[in-house]
Amino acid sequence: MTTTIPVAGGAFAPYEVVVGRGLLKMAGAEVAALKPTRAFIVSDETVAAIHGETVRASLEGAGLATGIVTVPAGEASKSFEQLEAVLDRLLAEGLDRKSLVVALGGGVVGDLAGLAAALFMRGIDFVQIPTTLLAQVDSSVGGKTAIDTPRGKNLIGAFHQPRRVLADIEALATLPARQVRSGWAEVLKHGLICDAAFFDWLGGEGAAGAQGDPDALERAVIRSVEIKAQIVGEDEKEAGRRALLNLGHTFGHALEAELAFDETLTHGEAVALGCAMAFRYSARQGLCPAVEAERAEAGIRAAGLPTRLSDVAHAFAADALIARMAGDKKAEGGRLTLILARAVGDAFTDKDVDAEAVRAFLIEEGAA
Ligand SMILES: NC(=O)c1ccc[n+]([C@@H]2O[C@H](COP(=O)([O-])OP(=O)(O)OC[C@H]3O[C@@H](n4cnc5c(N)ncnc54)[C@H](O)[C@@H]3O)[C@@H](O)[C@H]2O)c1
Ligand SMILES: O=C(O)C(=O)C[C@@H](O)[C@H](O)[C@H](O)COP(=O)(O)O
Ligand SMILES: [Zn+2]
Repeated sequence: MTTTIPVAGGAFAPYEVVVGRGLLKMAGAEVAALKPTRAFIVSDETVAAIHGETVRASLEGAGLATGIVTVPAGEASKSFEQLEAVLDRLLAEGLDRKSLVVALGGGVVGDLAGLAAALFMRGIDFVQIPTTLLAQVDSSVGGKTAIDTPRGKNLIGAFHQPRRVLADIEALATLPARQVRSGWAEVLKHGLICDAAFFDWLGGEGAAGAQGDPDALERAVIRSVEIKAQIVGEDEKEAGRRALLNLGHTFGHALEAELAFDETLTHGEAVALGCAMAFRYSARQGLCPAVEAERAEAGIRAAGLPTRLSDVAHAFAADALIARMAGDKKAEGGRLTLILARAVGDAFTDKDVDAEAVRAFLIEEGAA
């Protein structure tokens, strides 16, 4: 059985996210229905070794000319160097404007392949086949594509919506436990933003999902995609409400950049810690009851995710973090923007954050 969630808003061509089991084997029929001249897979070396042949065979079985280009697994592949390598391969393979890119992998592959598709001949179609929990619940939906630079996270990119998203729950069976928890962070984030009952379910009946239980995972993917689809449908380019999806990211991206995007923190772990910090900062500023910040932190920590700077083996400097936050894409005219909360399930955007208050908060949190 599959669940189909529409992503539609009028600002872009509508598409559907299909969630179910066995979808990798059905990729050929799904992609062939879009009638591309070719369907070229972009993946990473780890995912290609596990799932590449299933998808390639399915595409070929549906009569599609195909091929595959891989990048090394990991955040470092969201780079100009790998973007150029992928684009060069697409050119060398002779893809045309009616060819289609199949992004097979986690958020790194989806962001990189999506940006390559946005740039190739000024934009060709792409289909997302997310193989991490994080990519299924978040990065494959909504059309944000990007690479990092040493100056910051996702600073070079484009909005380019996929034509279809195929989220195969069975693909998650091979995902390492750390990566399941990392994706769970973005799931928790969706509850923290706008669905307190979902957040409580994730910490109760649904908690087995954080340990990889496929039924709980499927429900978590479906609810997350419903929430994200509704928000991006209203606000594709983050003019307003979409910024809520950035809860935990202003802190989280600053931490990732300070760590040079190494493996000390995954993106999901940085977001988990960033969400806990956003709630504590909200409580400190009198915007949210302390008990709600504790509720948020307890739910995150129960899933085995970090909630405190002291959970990370690195000495962060408050000024360096503030400088990173000032370079965040939400900052306007030098003013910091933060996504804050009134309670679990009730996030809001504050576009006029006092940098001195954040600095004092970071020092209280343990930054130097
Ligand atoms: N575009 C968006 O809206 C959006 C949203 C959230 C996150 N992101 C981005 O997504 C990236 C993080 O994505 P991620 O957490 O998926 O990391 P990832 O893509 O690096 O994947 C994590 C690891 O899991 C491996 N892997 C993937 N699927 C597997 C499978 N089925 N079995 C075994 N191993 C598998 C990968 O090879 C990699 O080593 C970050 O760069 C983040 O900025 C983008
Ligand atoms: O889709 C969105 O919008 C998000 O903010 C989702 C985030 O989880 C994701 O990490 C996104 O890539 C962050 O976007 P950015 O604009 O802060 O780079
Ligand atoms: Zn994120």
